[in-house]
Amino acid sequence: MTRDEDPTTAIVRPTPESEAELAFEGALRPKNLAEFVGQEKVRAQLQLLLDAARMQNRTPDHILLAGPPGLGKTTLAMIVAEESGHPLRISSGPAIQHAGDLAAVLSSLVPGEILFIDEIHRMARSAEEMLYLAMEDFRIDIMVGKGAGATSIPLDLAPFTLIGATTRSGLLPNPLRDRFGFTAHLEFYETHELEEVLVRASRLLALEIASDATAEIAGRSRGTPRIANRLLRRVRDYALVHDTDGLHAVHAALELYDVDELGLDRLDRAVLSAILARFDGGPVGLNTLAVSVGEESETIESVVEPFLVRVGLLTRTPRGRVATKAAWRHLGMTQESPGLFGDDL
Ligand SMILES: Nc1ncnc2c1ncn2[C@@H]1O[C@H](COP(=O)(O)OP(=O)(O)OP(=O)(O)O)[C@@H](O)[C@H]1O
Repeated sequence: MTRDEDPTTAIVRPTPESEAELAFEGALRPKNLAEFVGQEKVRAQLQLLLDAARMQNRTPDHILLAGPPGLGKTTLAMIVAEESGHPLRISSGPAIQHAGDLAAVLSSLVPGEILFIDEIHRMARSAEEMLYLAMEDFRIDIMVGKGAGATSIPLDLAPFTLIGATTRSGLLPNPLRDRFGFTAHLEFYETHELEEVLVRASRLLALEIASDATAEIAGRSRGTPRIANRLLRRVRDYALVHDTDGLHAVHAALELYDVDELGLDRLDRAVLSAILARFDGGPVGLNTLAVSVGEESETIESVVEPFLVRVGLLTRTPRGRVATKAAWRHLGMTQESPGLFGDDL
């Protein structure tokens, strides 16, 4: 089963699926650093970087935002643009498949513009190389012609700030990583921070929601604001359709969408279940695991694993992924009866 075929996974997974979801996300995005909940250290670091640039009347240093999806990378890029008073240009690694694609974007930037490249680790290698010079000297060399007659024409760029976002900073080549003046590693949010996100979202959506219900949603949101907001929306739908509210609506809605008490969804459980039932708890290699649950390795590595590791259900070892004792307990399986839920996959 792939992510696209699974409507319930699509709902709680952090990829925007529809116009409505995007509009919903946009409406809830914090507009400045003061509204941005949690990530205190990163906020303070960004504030300093912005203040220093303002005082010296120059563009802020290039910024790399690393971390799992839905933790606020795009939001932070928008905030940096807002707070520095410069326009924001949004692009993404997969859209930059040739150096020419990047040259077109870079050469049209206005002075001070913030260029946000999401999934920067997926940019073409030739574009990456062009970016080195652009980041360092605000200059690119454009190749004209081919073979022996090829010449390179230097082109000066307007000073800009690059904000790169990546779920896999390990895939970035060192020369690129080194050219960012500041790298922020976004961490999963604590439950009380997600409660704050939800209280803010309820206020913006004019929803009345009891604090025990907010706490329950927060505890099941995989440490991720985007998921918290989406679950809030599902609970609101449930409460509306079934004319109910409070904790009852939360429990019923989350059960309907297969979100368990730790916040794991069907894909998380499928991955764990595969490791336990098919590989006796591991170790198992990433690719083998991905094939056995019918998912992309990249999704397993950048979306599923970080949270399973964080809640202590999975460890990564040099020999592969290993489920912890807590994972056996969470899925109600024992090593003596590994096949018990094997057919659930
Ligand atoms: N710190 C925060 N405080 C309040 N809301 C937040 C915070 N971080 C994220 N959000 C909410 O979560 C949603 C997702 O955030 P965002 O799109 O910035 O994540 P992302 O890290 O860029 O994800 P992806 O890597 O998938 O693009 C936003 O709509 C925003 O409303």
